[in-house]
Amino acid sequence: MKTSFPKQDIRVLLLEGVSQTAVDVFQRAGYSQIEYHKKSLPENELKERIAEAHIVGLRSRTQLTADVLEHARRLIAVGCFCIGTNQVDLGTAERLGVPVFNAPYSNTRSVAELVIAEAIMLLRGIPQKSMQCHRGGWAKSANGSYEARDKVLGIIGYGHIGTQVGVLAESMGMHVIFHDVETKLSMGNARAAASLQDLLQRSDVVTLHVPETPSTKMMFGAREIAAMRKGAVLINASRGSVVDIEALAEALRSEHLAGAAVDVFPTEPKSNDDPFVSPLVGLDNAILTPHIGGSTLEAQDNIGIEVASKLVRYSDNGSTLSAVNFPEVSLPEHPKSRRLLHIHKNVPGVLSRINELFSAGNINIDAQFLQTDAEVGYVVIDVSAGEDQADELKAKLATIPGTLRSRVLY
Ligand SMILES: NC(=O)c1ccc[n+]([C@@H]2O[C@H](COP(=O)([O-])OP(=O)(O)OC[C@H]3O[C@@H](n4cnc5c(N)ncnc54)[C@H](O)[C@@H]3O)[C@@H](O)[C@H]2O)c1
Ligand SMILES: O=C(O)CC[C@@H](O)C(=O)O
Repeated sequence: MKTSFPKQDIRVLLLEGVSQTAVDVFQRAGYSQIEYHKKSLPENELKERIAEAHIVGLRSRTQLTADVLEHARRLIAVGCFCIGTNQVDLGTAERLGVPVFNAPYSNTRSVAELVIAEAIMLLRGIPQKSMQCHRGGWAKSANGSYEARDKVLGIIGYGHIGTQVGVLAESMGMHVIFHDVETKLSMGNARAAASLQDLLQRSDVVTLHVPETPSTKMMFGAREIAAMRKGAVLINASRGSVVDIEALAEALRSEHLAGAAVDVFPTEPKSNDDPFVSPLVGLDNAILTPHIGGSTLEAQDNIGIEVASKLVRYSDNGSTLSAVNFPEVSLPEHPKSRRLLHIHKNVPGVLSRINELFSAGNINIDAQFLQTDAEVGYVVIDVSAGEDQADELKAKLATIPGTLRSRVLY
């Protein structure tokens, strides 16, 4: 069958060692051109490889900037095999007609479990005690060691991860308070704090679970750290840009904070072969982990299946359900029709031009699906047409002013 992109020609570029389960999903769906890289690529190589790719899969290291996306002339979709999508210029991707998908839930439990473990470790002063043992010391003492029971946990960002942390913490007898910019339903006995300041003043453990956005960049600086109780501990497994790392280092050195656990950093090594540099290195009261909050085999395998399935569904069927930057449509299969896709700038008159084109050609529309957002309109048209006719229609659709992409799906 004549389609814009026959499956055997669709090139899938998978970066950063995404789980083998993703490769399996593509292969089972009939995609054979899969280029797999265990690491992220240097920018020049990325631009070269992305120029050939129709589908790209990445994790948090690969930066899909506007400049990189300009090189991606064949790109039809991007998959972030993680929760965060801040590494992709989502606006540019949308304006190029490229939907971006992620896995909003699959690693949330893994992060929550790590945070709970770290809260206990920090409350007991284990990082310092462990370091002393490594150096041949023996600090057998209860000083500075506390149970988690009856302590206050303050959660900043009460979303998928924050709520799970709260539920697990309550099962250990902690009192949970949270701060969010949205009104949130409390889980269990958790209560919204009156303000961020209120949360900071009341919490023994503060944990950050906000996304990277303009409003969260450096939201946790010297002022917020100073507002925390003396001897409290801080956990950041959200994004490195959220915390002023120099201010945190200072608070750990002065012991205003008893400890911190940090999984994400303002600058992270591009690969496991690159050195890790941070003002927190060498501080005994800091647990430092290499951005592995969501890195469990269970989470990565589930993410591989979830994101690859969304990419296959878009590529095979046109559905954009749960895309993070694109009008969402969930489409039924109409195997007896030809399916055409049209992605356009959301300006007046495009839909009527599309419909004129079909009525002028006396083509019966079996079904039509339209969704728009401020930037882009996405129309899916199922028609009773022959192969060549569909091809012709696609060419005509491409000439409508404002068109970003047009495609015969099947
Ligand atoms: N360390 C890791 O490996 C790892 C793994 C998964 C996710 N993450 C990070 O964790 C973040 C949170 O994940 P999630 O699944 O809970 O996301 P989510 O979208 O479900 O929750 C985020 C919450 O933060 C709130 N928020 C946004 N801006 C805020 C602000 N300025 N102040 C207070 N609250 C604010 C939102 O309203 C939302 O409730 C992700 O965006 C990602 O960056 C890290
Ligand atoms: O796997 C990664 O690289 C990122 C993990 C995490 O930060 C996420 O956003 O899901």
